[in-house]
Amino acid sequence: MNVFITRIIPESGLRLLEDAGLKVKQWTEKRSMTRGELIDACQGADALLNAGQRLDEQFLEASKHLKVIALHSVGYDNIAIETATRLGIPVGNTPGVLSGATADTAFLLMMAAARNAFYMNRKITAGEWDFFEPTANLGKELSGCTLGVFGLGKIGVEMARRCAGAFGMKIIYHNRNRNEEAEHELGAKLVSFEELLKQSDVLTVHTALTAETEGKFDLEVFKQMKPGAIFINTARGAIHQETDLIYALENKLIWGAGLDVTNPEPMHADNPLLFMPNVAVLPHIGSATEGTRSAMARLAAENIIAVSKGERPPFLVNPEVYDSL
Ligand SMILES: NC(=O)c1ccc[n+]([C@@H]2O[C@H](COP(=O)([O-])OP(=O)(O)OC[C@H]3O[C@@H](n4cnc5c(N)ncnc54)[C@H](O)[C@@H]3O)[C@@H](O)[C@H]2O)c1
Ligand SMILES: O=C(O)[C@H](O)CO
Repeated sequence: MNVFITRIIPESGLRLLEDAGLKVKQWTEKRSMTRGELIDACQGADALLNAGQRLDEQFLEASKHLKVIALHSVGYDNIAIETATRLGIPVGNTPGVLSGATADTAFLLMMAAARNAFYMNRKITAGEWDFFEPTANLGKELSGCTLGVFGLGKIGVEMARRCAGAFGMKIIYHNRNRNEEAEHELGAKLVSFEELLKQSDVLTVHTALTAETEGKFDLEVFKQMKPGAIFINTARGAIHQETDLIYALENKLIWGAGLDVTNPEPMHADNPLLFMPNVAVLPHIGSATEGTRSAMARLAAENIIAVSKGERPPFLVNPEVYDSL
C-alpha cells in the first residue's frame, strides 16, 4: 500500500509503516496544502495519514479510492465524516493517548488565568516590573472551588482528577450520559447545563465539536455564569463565540479565560484576548509533548497497517462502513 502523509510526523509512526512494508510519501513544506494539491497527492495513494488538513466533501469525492484515512488526532471535526462513511472509507483516530497531556494543558491554562500569569510575564518583558505593591497583580485561589466539566469523557476525567487532587476542587459535570466511574472515583455530580453554569468557579470544555456544541458558549450562556468564573476551552474554538467571550470578559460577566483553541486558528496577533490580564491563550498545543505525539503517530500508523492486512482499524470512528460487508 502507498501512504500519503500531510505533515512531518514523529519517527515512531513512520517506522511502523515502513516496517510493515508500506511505501510512504510525506508533505514536508511548512504550509498547509491546497485542496487541489491534496487531491493530486492522494491520486497514487491507498491510505492517507492526515494531520492538520481539512478533508471536505469535495476532497473525499475526488479521493474515494482511498482504502483508509487515519487522522493524527482524536477530534474528527476536520473531516466530512458522513461523506467518508457514504463512500465506504474507514476513518481512524487516536483516542486515549493524548488525554493526560491535553488535561495538563487545561490545568496550565486554568492556573495561568487565575494568576494572570501570561500577562505578568508580558509586563516583565515590557520593562514594567518596577516596585512591589501589596494591592497589585492579585489573582484567584482555586482551593476548594467548584470545577464544572462540560463533557466528562476521557480528557474531562483527567482534568477533573488533576483539579480534585491538587486543589480539592468539588467536581460537577454535564454530559450526554452519566459517568458512574467518575462519580465513584471523584465524587463528581451530574447536573443540568444551567446548574453547571450557575455553580462553576472554573468551567472547562471537553466535548467534541458537533452541530450540538458549535457556538454553545454564547453571550446568553456567559451571562448565566458566575462573575468570578474562569472559562477554559481546550476542545475546539468553535464551541465558544469569540466576540461574545470578549464582551463577557470586558464587561466582567465572567472573570477570566484560558484557551488552547480559537476560531479561526491561527488566532490573529492583534486579537484583544491576547492583551487581557486574566486571559491565557495557547496555539493549540494540548497534545504537544514528545511522548504523546509519538503515541498518536503510532496509533495512526496502526490504523493504516490494519487495513493493509485486510483488518478493521483498531481505532475506528465510523464502524458503519463495515455494516454492509
Ligand atoms: N487542544 C487539543 O490539542 C486537543 C487534544 C485532544 C482532544 N481535543 C478535543 O477534545 C475533545 C474531547 O476528547 P476526548 O478524548 O475527551 O473525547 P471523549 O469522547 O472521551 O469525551 C467527550 C465527552 O463529551 C460528551 N459530549 C459530547 N457531546 C456532548 C453534548 N452536546 N453535551 C454534553 N456532553 C457531550 C461525550 O458524551 C463524552 O463523554 C475532542 O473531540 C477534541 O476536539 C483537543
Ligand atoms: O483532536 C486532537 O487530537 C487535537 O486537537 C490535535 O492534537
